[in-house]
Amino acid sequence: MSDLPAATGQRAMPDEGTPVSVKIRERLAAARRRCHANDNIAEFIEPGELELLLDEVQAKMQGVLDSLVIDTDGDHNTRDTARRVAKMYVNEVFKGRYVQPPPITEFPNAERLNELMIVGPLTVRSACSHHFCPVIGKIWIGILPNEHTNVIGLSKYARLVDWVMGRPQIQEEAVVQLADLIMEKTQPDGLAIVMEASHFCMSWRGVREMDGKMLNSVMRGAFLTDPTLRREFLSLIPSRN
Ligand SMILES: Nc1nc2c(ncn2[C@@H]2O[C@H](COP(=O)(O)OP(=O)(O)OP(=O)(O)O)[C@@H](O)[C@H]2O)c(=O)[nH]1
Repeated sequence: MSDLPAATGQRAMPDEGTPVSVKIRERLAAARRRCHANDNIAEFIEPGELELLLDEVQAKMQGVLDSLVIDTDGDHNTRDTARRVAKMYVNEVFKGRYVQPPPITEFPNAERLNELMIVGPLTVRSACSHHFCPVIGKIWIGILPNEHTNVIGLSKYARLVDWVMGRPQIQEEAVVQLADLIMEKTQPDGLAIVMEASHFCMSWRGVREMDGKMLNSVMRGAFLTDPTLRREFLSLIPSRN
């Protein structure tokens, strides 16, 4: 029997057989857009393609397991590992690369609030771009609104953190991405972010230092120019221990 689609009238698509990742890369290149590990590429993924991407990652992951000389046919524990890992990357831990930003409900600042507001600690779950090891920590966000600042729901800060951190990141760039996003959404007079995290690439492997954490911050607007405001924010963050 012929393998060709005969009576159905189907014609082979010109890009049939092209891996979906290649198609997505071509769109990104045509739009001159980056696809670094910590970039969101959702607008270049067409409906249904995420499932195909998952299949593609599964096949490549199976190759990794084969090269690690793991008998995934004989070993009941690793039989479905390639699929599990693909799902974990695409649908869970790196989801922030592949999905649109969370919808953010914005309210006008009717009461013209202009006092410092702090949200935190919010949980950070990410992974480092270098080894794809977990990065687990906390984040505090300080906002100095003005009369034009949009008020966004408290839970939305956690959703934005989740979206940005759900990508392979380095901590220095992650806080800047988050700051840019919150500035864009709320247009405050000032924004301060402090992040503290444990990097498993430093504890589970490598130097195997269990207690070392990374602490960093980004200050924008009034937090940069007003040391009193900056001190107030830092003093209001509860003891990190
Ligand atoms: N600046 C910065 N470095 C990070 C972050 N996460 C992980 N790293 C570091 O990135 C570095 C990667 O360095 P490489 O020398 O290429 O990797 P490696 O040979 O596996 O290094 P070791 O981890 O020292 O074994 C390591 O020193 C990590 O500790 C981060 O968020 N920011």
